[in-house]
Amino acid sequence: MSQLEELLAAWLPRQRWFSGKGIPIQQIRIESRHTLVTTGPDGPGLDVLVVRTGQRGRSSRYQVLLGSRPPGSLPPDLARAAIGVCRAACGRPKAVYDAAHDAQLTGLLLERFALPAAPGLSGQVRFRTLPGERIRTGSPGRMLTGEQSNTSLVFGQDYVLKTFRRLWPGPNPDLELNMALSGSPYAARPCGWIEADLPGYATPTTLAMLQTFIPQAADGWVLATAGARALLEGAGTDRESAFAGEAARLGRTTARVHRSLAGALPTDVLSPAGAGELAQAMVERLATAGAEVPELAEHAPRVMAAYADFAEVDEPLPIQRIHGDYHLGQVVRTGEGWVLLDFEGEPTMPVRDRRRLSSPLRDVAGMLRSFDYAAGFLLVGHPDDPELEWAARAWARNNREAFCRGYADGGGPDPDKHLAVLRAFEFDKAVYEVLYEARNRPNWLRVPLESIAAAAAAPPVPG
Ligand SMILES: Nc1ncnc2c1ncn2[C@@H]1O[C@H](COP(=O)(O)OP(=O)(O)O)[C@@H](O)[C@H]1O
Ligand SMILES: O=P(O)(O)O[C@H]1O[C@H](CO)[C@@H](O[C@H]2O[C@H](CO)[C@@H](O)[C@H](O)[C@H]2O)[C@H](O)[C@H]1O
Repeated sequence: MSQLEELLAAWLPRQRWFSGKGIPIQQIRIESRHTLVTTGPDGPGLDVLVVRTGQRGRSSRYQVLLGSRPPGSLPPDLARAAIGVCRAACGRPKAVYDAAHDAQLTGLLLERFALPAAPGLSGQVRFRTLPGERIRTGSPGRMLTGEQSNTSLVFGQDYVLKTFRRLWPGPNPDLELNMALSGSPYAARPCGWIEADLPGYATPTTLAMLQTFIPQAADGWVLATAGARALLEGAGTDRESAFAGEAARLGRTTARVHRSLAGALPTDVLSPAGAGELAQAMVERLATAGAEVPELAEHAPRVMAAYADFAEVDEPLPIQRIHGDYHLGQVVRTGEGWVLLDFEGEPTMPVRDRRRLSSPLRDVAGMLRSFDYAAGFLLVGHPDDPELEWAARAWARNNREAFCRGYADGGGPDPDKHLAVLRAFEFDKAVYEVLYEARNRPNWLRVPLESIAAAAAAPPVPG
């Protein structure tokens, strides 16, 4: 193991976007390293590394934007981004750090889009822009600090560069689906991307996507939880319906996006064998989550029964490309309406699975879970307050109903007519969330667990 690999092995598990938390890194290897920016011997430099880790037989790839400066010259605002001092593998000793925090380097990164064939860039990493796109440079890239699975850099009011942290060989679905939606008022316009040839793969792998910045965009999760909080604090008169108009509008927008995706990309109908396989995959996901979170065990029989009902549904289920990880944090409200972001799918799932055609009702289920989440999240600090709990659950129910109504009005399959499908998808999403929370935000674990308990206690949907 090189010294730089040792430093990375200690640093990676502390990153929000590292998906293998809690499991020791047994192997680590820098699979490729390419220089993106150099500014002279004493200035900062930026290399893109593809780092391969091995944890209990599970191999993952991560993208690290490695900044380097002479030792002792790291400005104080970059101290929190430090990875360490590399003496051997870096030629001269260098302080190495996460370059996403370095506005000087990220600004130069944007310039690479304007000069895609700039000297010094290896042919194995390419900056691509869409035909006719003229990139406006000159702004530094400010890193977004939210709870992200990736790292996004905002350039003034112009662009967002989303750098994908966990890499899967091949095109990233976020880029693929945003390209398919190009021109839609419900998605941010893609302007370019960075791609690399990974050793052993013929198809280029997407490292980052450049999109137009959506100004004055209010985060859906923030808006919804503000509505729910106002309800819990007793503000307003029509408290239970707070946000319901927005939920209905979001439902309509979601249906329109699904229709655009179905128009631009392949579609199909799920065969009975396909439904059986899907149900089996859900059973396996439940087993994996149950092995890590024992509290799931008591609900497993009811959840399995819902999966069995799903496998036996005899109506033809249209399938297509979908968002795949749809929740309130993936939508923003502008003056004109809702815009959908982050079409990457569930970040821990292999890209090959995320690119499979799926029922758009999976996205509906994701958003319905999110309304439960908003209510459940606000109850976290208030245990044993039945009145509050009733009000929060009523808020979620109203918004769920409004979203479904809007979705059907917008031309999507009517969720009320597919209750068994929806129930299975909601359980599957909640099981995913249990694992996600156990690994990333243990304080939130009770939110999906309580939803599973409540849904498992509800009577089965009529067949
Ligand atoms: N094009 C954009 N314009 C404005 N804000 C954006 C844009 N893209 C992303 N964001 C902001 O960045 C956040 C994270 O982006 P997202 O694509 O969901 O990343 P991740 O996959 O890391 O969660 C979004 O919730 C939104 O607040
Ligand atoms: O990082 P991503 O946005 O791609 O998605 C991951 O993180 C989400 C949390 O940041 C997680 O979403 C879960 O929490 C949300 C509230 O923070 C809630 O709205 C969602 O309904 C709930 O699933 C998402 O599951 C995960 O993939």
